[in-house]
Amino acid sequence: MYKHIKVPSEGQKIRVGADGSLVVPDQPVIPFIEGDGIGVDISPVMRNVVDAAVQAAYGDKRRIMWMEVYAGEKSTRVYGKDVWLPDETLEAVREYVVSIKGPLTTPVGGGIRSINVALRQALDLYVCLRPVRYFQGVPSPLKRPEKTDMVIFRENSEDIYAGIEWPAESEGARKVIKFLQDEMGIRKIRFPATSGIGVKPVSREGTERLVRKAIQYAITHKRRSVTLVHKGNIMKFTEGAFRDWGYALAKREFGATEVDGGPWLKLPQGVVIKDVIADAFLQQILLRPEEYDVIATMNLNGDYISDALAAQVGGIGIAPGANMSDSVAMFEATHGTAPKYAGKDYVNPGSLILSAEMMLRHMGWTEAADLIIRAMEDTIRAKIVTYDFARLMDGATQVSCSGFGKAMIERMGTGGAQRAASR
Ligand SMILES: NC(=O)C1=CN([C@@H]2O[C@H](COP(=O)(O)OP(=O)(O)OC[C@H]3O[C@@H](n4cnc5c(N)ncnc54)[C@H](OP(=O)(O)O)[C@@H]3O)[C@@H](O)[C@H]2O)C=CC1
Ligand SMILES: O=C(O)CCC(=O)C(=O)O
Ligand SMILES: [Mg+2]
Repeated sequence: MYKHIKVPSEGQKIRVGADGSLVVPDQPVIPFIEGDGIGVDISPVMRNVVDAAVQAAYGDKRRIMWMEVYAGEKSTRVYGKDVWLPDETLEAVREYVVSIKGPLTTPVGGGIRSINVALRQALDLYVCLRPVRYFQGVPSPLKRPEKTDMVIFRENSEDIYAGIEWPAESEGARKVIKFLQDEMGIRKIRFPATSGIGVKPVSREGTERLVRKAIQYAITHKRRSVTLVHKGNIMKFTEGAFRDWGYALAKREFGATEVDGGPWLKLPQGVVIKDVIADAFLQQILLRPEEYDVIATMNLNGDYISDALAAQVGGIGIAPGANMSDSVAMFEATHGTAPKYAGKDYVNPGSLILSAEMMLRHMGWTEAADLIIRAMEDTIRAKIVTYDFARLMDGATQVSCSGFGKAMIERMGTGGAQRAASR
């Protein structure tokens, strides 16, 4: 029994079968977190679009039973001050296997640590999967945006996101600096008296499970290459080790062999495993995006790369994602809470809708997922777009956040439109 979560009277849990695959009932209960800031705008639009797509694809045979669970600011209103991530939210997300969330605010400098990161760590959602593709008609700063077609595998459980840090001049920072100087012989901290300290753990296990998923994905989806993106020339034993462990795994577990004496490798299936230093990567994705395909990288690099690549295909208004463990999956947009637009029915709901599209595909509901893609393409092709695209497009019809959702639903056929109208 939950304290504040209301379990729908109808519907069943999605389960993980003995072979690891999902067992999805026709009326699955799916937990959702509304999200802070623009979460209040985009989450209901996403649910409307998903309901319409499911209705249009399967009629009354299938239906998602949405179950609200709480995190972030809304949680403090429901559960009380300082309860940002209730235990029962974690329990429900684990128990119901597949969920979706809006963005959650993290203050800069002081204040609470990221609830987004806390969710990923508590549930060990170690893969942050962010596909980046171009939709015809979306305004982009590139001449050939369709050449950007990448899938980011961002390590989601370690790196500096572990949150091990001490503020400058604190007791903790003083102790760590003293330890480094006295016990480890470190003389290179330029201003020891006023340095904050952060720790960056990167492990072999963490690297291997992430790179393994990226390689498996590349094989299954017949992609051309997996690139390990790192700053291993500078951070030798974290980012450099990530590269070395990644290559070693590809050889040991996937039978990869060296190309022209290495370090690049090739799998028996033809997938090339290569690496690139992060700064060079960031200029090459603009100049020669077609050279990159599946990307495997650490947490911070993956965060930067996600937004940079999203910009190449139209911005973070249209950048979806998923956080995944071997069993649990929680889908979420790449962007944050965009606070200045909160509650204005203004922003692009595309990122969260496309995150839901990934969710439907993950559940095996591919017909509904295909309908969402088609409706998104048709709506953008008709130049019906939110402000972010309208400001860069000639002849666009600018619509609100909910207006964009309605325009998508209208393009799904009568079943979908009826279901959406009845909400
Ligand atoms: N996973 C999560 O929950 C995430 C949470 N955050 C948190 O969100 C908060 C705000 O972060 P901030 O750095 O401002 O980044 P945001 O991603 O929230 O917003 C930055 C800018 O991106 C554009 N943008 C974002 N979402 C949309 C959308 N749906 N449609 C159109 N444009 C969009 C807007 O650009 P413009 O101003 O040009 O219109 C916006 O001002 C922080 O607390 C941060 O920690 C950040 C990222 C992820
Ligand atoms: O947790 C946050 O507030 C930011 C997270 C973020 O930027 C991301 O996951 O891409
Ligand atoms: Mg980010």
